[in-house]
Amino acid sequence: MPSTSGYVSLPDQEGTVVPAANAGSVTLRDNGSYSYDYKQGLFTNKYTLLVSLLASIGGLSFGYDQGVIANVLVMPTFFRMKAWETGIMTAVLELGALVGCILAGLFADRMGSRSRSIAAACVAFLVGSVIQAAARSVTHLVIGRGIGGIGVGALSMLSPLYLAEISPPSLRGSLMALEQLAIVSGVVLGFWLGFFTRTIPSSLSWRIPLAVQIIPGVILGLGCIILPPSPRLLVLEGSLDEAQTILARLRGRSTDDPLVKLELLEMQVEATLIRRTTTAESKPNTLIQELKTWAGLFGRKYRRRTWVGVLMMAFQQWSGINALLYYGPTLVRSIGLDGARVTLLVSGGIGIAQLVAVIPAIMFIDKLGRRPLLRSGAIVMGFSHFLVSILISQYGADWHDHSLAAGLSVGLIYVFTLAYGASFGPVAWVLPSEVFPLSMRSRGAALATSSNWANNFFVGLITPTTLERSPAGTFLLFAVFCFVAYLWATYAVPETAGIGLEEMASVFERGEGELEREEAETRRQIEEDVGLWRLVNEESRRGRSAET
Ligand SMILES: O[C@H]1[C@H](O)[C@@H](O)[C@H](O)[C@@H](O)[C@H]1O
Repeated sequence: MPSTSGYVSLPDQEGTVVPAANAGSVTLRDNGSYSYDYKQGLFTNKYTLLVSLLASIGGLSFGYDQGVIANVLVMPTFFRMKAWETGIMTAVLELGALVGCILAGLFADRMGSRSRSIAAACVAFLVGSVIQAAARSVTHLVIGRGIGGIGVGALSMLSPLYLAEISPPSLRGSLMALEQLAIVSGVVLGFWLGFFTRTIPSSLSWRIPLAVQIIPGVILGLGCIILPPSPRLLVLEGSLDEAQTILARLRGRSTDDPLVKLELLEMQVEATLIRRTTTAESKPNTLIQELKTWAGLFGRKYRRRTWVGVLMMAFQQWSGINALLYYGPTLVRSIGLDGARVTLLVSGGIGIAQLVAVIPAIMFIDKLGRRPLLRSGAIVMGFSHFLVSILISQYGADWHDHSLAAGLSVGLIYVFTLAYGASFGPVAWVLPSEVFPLSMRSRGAALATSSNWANNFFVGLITPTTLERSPAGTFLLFAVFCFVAYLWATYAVPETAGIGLEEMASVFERGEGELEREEAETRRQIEEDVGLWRLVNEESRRGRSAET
């Protein structure tokens, strides 16, 4: 078992690395733990990359909905709406999404296969999209966005969950960060399509961009037919042979590849552990049992993971990213710049900056780890906000005489966005779904994702007011959140890069309590029983003799 004491990141831990039979390696450490690496790059295994890209389309729908609305709302052909109606239009999607991800958490395990849940979410998304594109009144739109939001929210939880379950440990961060790539691609597509159609002199100007989202929804919905089932769920159901075939395919290896066998054995250990220890936990039948299971997320055993997930999403939102996206133009006007070009530069540009920044994150999230990204990101984000706040308080009264300071402020907003786009943006879609064990994963991920939507909603609610009262104060508020996020990432978040999903307990539980010791003991026993250690030892012997 790869063990990390406290918050030491795994990649630092030296061990004896022996080559595996086909390719890749097994690392054995002095403390008796092991890890393995398929040594595959993101592009080596085209099948897994393709499947991941397909699954991440769920994120595209999310970003698109957020990006498209900014332009649609100001189109002259669009419904004349009162301020509160505009507010409802934005909020209803977030509230729908909040409901959607909780529903997905309730039903994901019950529906048996992940692709079935994803397909159901696509149906809600498509129904909502059709209602929006065909809307004859504001009420239709609100209903459409509410129903679509349920699909968007469910997908925002299901796609990362599925990605976590099909990825090899050493590439999991990169593959899961594709979710953020999809989200921000959606933001950019939604924004710019609306920008180009806005001059069409009929309602097509807004119906077209609202209808276009049907395309990715249909692709993902139909794509569910070819999405391979999660090997982890198959193991839990007892379909070992199918799980082995699917896993081998996902890893681009044969079914008798030792690393494939090892990974499968880890899944078996987890499944056996679930069966032995928590029958009611994995399949609660009554409402009381269901509630107990959710409450279990805050019990001694899982609460550290739960807080990591929930706070990860909360800090992502309180970094202020959506305040920049939704209220970008107002914000920029408040720092003395005006005009249509500026609006574009900010709203359209922020999406593009996020898109650019996610690329290095995808490349390095597994090599550098999640924590370094979060910590460095938080510092840069915090200082950018802080400096903007100072500039506003110094020169805010008279920007026209201080155009340099105004330009600098816009530059700093971009610095913030780039730092966010390479850190809290993508990592928030990675950590929450990878930290939980299979028995709690869907509910834990649902809770964390609901924290994303709830906080998104609250930031949206308070920002117009705080901006009106004090733009400098608004930036300062977000700066404070970024600095607190730095402390949190430093002291409360363990490194999860490269660690198998079944091994997360070793990072989160310190093995102190009686219960933890007992469970570690049981786990070890099951590992022996299924032959996991025999395989590890055989591999290391074979690897060593091959080397000499
Ligand atoms: O990761 C995403 C992304 O950064 C989006 O641009 C933002 O609107 C979302 O709220 C966030 O969760």
